[in-house]
Amino acid sequence: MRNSFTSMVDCDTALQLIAAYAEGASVRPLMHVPLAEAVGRITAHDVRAVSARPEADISAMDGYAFSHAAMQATEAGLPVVGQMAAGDLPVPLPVGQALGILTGARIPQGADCVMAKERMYLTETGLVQPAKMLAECGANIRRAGEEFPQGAMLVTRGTRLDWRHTALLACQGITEVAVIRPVRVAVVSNGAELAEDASDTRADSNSPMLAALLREAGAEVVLYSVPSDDEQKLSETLAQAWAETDVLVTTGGISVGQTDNVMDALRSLGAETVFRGVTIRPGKPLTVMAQGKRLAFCLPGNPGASAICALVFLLPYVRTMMGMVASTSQVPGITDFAFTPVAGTTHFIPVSFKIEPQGLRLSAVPTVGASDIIVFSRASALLRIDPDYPVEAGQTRWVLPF
Ligand SMILES: Nc1nc2c(c(=O)[nH]1)N[C@H]1C(S)=C(S)[C@@H](COP(=O)(O)OP(=O)(O)OC[C@H]3O[C@@H](n4cnc5c(N)ncnc54)[C@H](O)[C@@H]3O)O[C@H]1N2
Ligand code: MOO
Repeated sequence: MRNSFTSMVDCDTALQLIAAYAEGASVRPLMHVPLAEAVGRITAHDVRAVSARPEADISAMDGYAFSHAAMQATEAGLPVVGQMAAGDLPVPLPVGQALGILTGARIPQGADCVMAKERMYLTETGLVQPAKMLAECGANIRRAGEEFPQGAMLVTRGTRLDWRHTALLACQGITEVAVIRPVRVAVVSNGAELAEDASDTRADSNSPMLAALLREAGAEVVLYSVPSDDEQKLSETLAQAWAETDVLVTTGGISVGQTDNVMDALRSLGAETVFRGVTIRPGKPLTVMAQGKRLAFCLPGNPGASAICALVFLLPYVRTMMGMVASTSQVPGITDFAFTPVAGTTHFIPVSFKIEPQGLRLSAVPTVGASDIIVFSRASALLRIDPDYPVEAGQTRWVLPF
């Protein structure tokens, strides 16, 4: 039979083979982008603090700054001699006096205590005194470097930047960040049913789905479509896609039917088979081919299988290529169902989760199979079930959240 599954690999072998190629391909050039455009990109270097935070001792309250000892020594209170706001240069506090101070303003030399405005009493003659108890010495002062000192590690190399890092880098006055140049991925759909004028035309839902998954992972995506079953047209497009991008992803045309041309088209371009088929369900036809160090991921056409193969095999490869250190992590939950895998097959099933006092409750989401698209919107995560480890109700299992 054409391109039959005579030498399938198991799930872990497939992952290991892909990881070995990813390591070999992971050195990526860097580029500089404005901080505002850096969200979603991966840092090329460690970033350390150029200044401590706070840079100096500052007030945590709107109120009054004074010497604790001087306030303790007087019953009448201390005269208020002015006010400091954030952004003002600090002026030393004259002995025996107090200063109005706003949140974020530097603590003047000579002051070692701040009390909130509403906890102080200002007399008609301009003396300030605690309304009830005097605060402790050092109260309401944020110390220089208490959040982090100069030189502290702020963002490590290989981090995918988000809003948290944006604030951290901006507070250091950083306006430009060195990031890894995104991997360019070609997504190629194929099949005569995708032609608009086909007698039984079908919408291409896999390309936009895969593009969304890849873009979310930080890759740049170029879409190609071969709405035909012509092998020659397919090889021409694949050749062009491979010349223009770093990674090739095809969807459909990788099973054993007469019109499943992807393997032969790639072979005609000199690609060799890394593995042909994986003992997983769904996604059995997943095939990976290589041209030198570069990979082509041939994903099945069934949308559910295509999504699962992308989540499990393609995205980790793309992330490693881009130098991303912490990949998406799995979370534990407690199953409320049983599932017995087919012998020799690793299953991936979409599950929903519900937050309960004892942890996340994992439930199987009914699905009509590998062609199912709606199941992913009803689910929250993917559960891997290996053949020697069936699911029983009440087990703790780790899942990959979407
Ligand atoms: N004799 C066998 N037949 C099949 C086997 C097998 O082992 N032996 N495996 C089945 C499995 S599993 C899958 S999955 C499919 C995968 O086949 P292909 O990757 O060749 O995909 P196609 O045949 O081209 O299409 C299958 C299905 O998916 C739809 N499709 C394709 N491309 C798209 C797209 N871009 N957007 C949305 N939908 C798409 C296509 O219309 C078909 O309905 O093979 C089984 N057969
Ligand atoms: O990839 Mo197929 O899903 O196993 O239908």
